[in-house]
Amino acid sequence: MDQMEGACGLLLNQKDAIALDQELMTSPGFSVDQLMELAGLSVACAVATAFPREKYEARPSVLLVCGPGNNGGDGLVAARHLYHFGYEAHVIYPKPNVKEQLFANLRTQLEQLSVPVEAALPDSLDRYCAVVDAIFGFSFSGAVRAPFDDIIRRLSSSGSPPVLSVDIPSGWDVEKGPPTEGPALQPGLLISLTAPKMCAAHFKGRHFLGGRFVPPGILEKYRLKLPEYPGVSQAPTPRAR
Ligand SMILES: NC(=O)C1=CN([C@@H]2O[C@H](COP(=O)(O)OP(=O)(O)OC[C@H]3O[C@@H](n4cnc5c(N)ncnc54)[C@H](O)[C@@H]3O)[C@@H](O)[C@H]2O)[C@@H](O)CC1
Ligand SMILES: [K+]
Repeated sequence: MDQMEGACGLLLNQKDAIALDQELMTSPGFSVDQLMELAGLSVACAVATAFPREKYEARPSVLLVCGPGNNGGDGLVAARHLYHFGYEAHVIYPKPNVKEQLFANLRTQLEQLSVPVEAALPDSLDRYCAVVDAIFGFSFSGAVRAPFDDIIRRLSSSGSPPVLSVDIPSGWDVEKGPPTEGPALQPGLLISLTAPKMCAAHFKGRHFLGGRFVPPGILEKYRLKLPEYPGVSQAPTPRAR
């Protein structure tokens, strides 16, 4: 597929998104833990920007739906930061990664904050000010398999609270965008991590950029023109520079 130009330079195709991720771990030598921590922090900052704590009388509740891969890991990290930002975080994690110590650690960190981590969506989503969709990221392909098909159907219904998708709206093709068959998630908010992927061209809501860790050499190589991050922001709105 042809590459496309966006506000941040070239929109990444799936192959380049995966290659860039690998390159961050080999060339500057970032560990997955480091990248995931900064990605999850930027997700929590986007939530706090879009749903400011002070707008709510009681502690606002955020539901974080986490998938089986690293996109889900970003959600687990975001839940911890949201707790520290004064939100009530509630995690749904139907297919936990039980092989890697990183994920066991993230779960222990949530347990120690008494952040609930459960397997199934609650019957009602009414109490949440927002849902974080951390189900699938740039490695998603094909048709959504159970149990995430039903979850995405619920989050796509009109009764769902506003959804903020992490990196890719779950169920969307990383390059072509929303699925042509079955329920299509239409998040009101999207945070692209590192840089927007091609599917972001189909997104019409409020857009954030996160993952403030890309060195200039990698920006040049992938022809990215990321905005100057203002001040200490971890989740600005992308604009061309
Ligand atoms: N450099 C970066 O850009 C960074 C990326 N991170 C995150 O890592 C994500 C990519 O993580 P991963 O490569 O682990 O992959 P994903 O989290 O995108 O998903 C992979 C998982 O989804 C499952 N899956 C794929 N297609 C499916 C389908 N049709 N139905 C059901 N299950 C399906 C796979 O079996 C696998 O378990 C990014 O999108 C981003 O959120 C961050 O953690 C760190 C920094
Ligand atoms: K997602």
